[in-house]
Amino acid sequence: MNEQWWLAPCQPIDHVARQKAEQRQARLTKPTGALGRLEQLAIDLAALQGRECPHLEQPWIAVFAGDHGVVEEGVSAYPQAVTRQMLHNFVAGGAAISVLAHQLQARLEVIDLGTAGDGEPLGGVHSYGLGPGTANFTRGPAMTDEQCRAALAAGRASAERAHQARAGVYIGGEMGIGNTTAAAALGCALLDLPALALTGAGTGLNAAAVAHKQRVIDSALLLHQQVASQDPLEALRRLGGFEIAALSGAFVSCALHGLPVLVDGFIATVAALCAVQLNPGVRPWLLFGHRSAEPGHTYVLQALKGEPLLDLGLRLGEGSGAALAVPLLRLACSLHGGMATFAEAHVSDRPT
Ligand SMILES: Cc1cc2ncn([C@H]3O[C@H](COP(=O)(O)O)[C@@H](O)[C@H]3O)c2cc1C
Ligand SMILES: O=C(O)c1cccnc1
Repeated sequence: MNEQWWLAPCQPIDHVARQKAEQRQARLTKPTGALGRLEQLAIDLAALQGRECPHLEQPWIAVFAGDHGVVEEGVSAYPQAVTRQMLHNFVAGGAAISVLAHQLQARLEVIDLGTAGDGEPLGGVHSYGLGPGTANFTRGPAMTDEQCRAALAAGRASAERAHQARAGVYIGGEMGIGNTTAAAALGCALLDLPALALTGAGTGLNAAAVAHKQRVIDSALLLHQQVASQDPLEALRRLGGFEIAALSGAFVSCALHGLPVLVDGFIATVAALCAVQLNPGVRPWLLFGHRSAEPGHTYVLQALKGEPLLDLGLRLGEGSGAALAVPLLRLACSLHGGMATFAEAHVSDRPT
């Protein structure tokens, strides 16, 4: 396998399909532009799927889990054991993303990159065993080079499974207590911002705890930023997490295979930013499901020029905000493909 597979050229967008979809939108029985952003959404999907009338039959949802050494600094409201406990919950059907996947009739796969716990394999979970979690990045790099590459490759393998199953869209979710800290640190390194910009309450820290989290992130940036700001891969290795690296790998791989991605919240969007910095050809393949309540999400979306579809005050992760946007995407496709044109319905168009 190519040493730096993430640098390969991404699939081009189908401009002919885009043009046909634009022309079709202009002929549908409604005032021009009256369906607002749903019109552009259908056109964008047409260009990504390479057909005038796109459709979204099979969403693929992958939830990547990993633990974080930085939790020993006291940066999350919940204990680390929750990461592994939630793996059971994902498989048993009790997690938010499990319910949403069931309702959407989407395939849900659960991937444990490396979590703290007794190490017993969990039924129904792909396990990579990269370690009990990343190292505490306030003291050194979060990952070794091997761990970072293995996590990227695990994401690539997931995207390839989705592509082979002919998924219409890929959603990458994450689970990892402490990962809003890792995502904030990585996002700051990638965007050259201070911790203040991207630090939030995560699972529900109070104001004093958020201030402490910000200091922890600033100290990590002081240690790593000089090296990390030169190179997105090195930033990911030093400040990211197993599940964040897997998401970045999955997003690059989706773009290499021409599979549209519906990006979730703060953590997934930082992984998407890293994927775009690794390979700018990834950007056209990204759609953004929602704006998270985590305040840093807005900065990262702005950096990617991403316009989220929903803004519901969600702060969960797991891919939940992206999954919630799937019905909207499906309805945009139904309107685009199912509405009559002015000629078909014998309705008078606006005089030119
Ligand atoms: C029960 C539970 C389920 C979750 N599902 C997603 N997260 C979310 O919260 C975590 C990040 O927040 P922080 O950085 O503050 O730890 C991640 O696991 C994320 O996926 C959860 C968190 C909890 C507690
Ligand atoms: O937006 C997210 O992805 C998020 C926010 C808070 C906690 N977990 C995830």
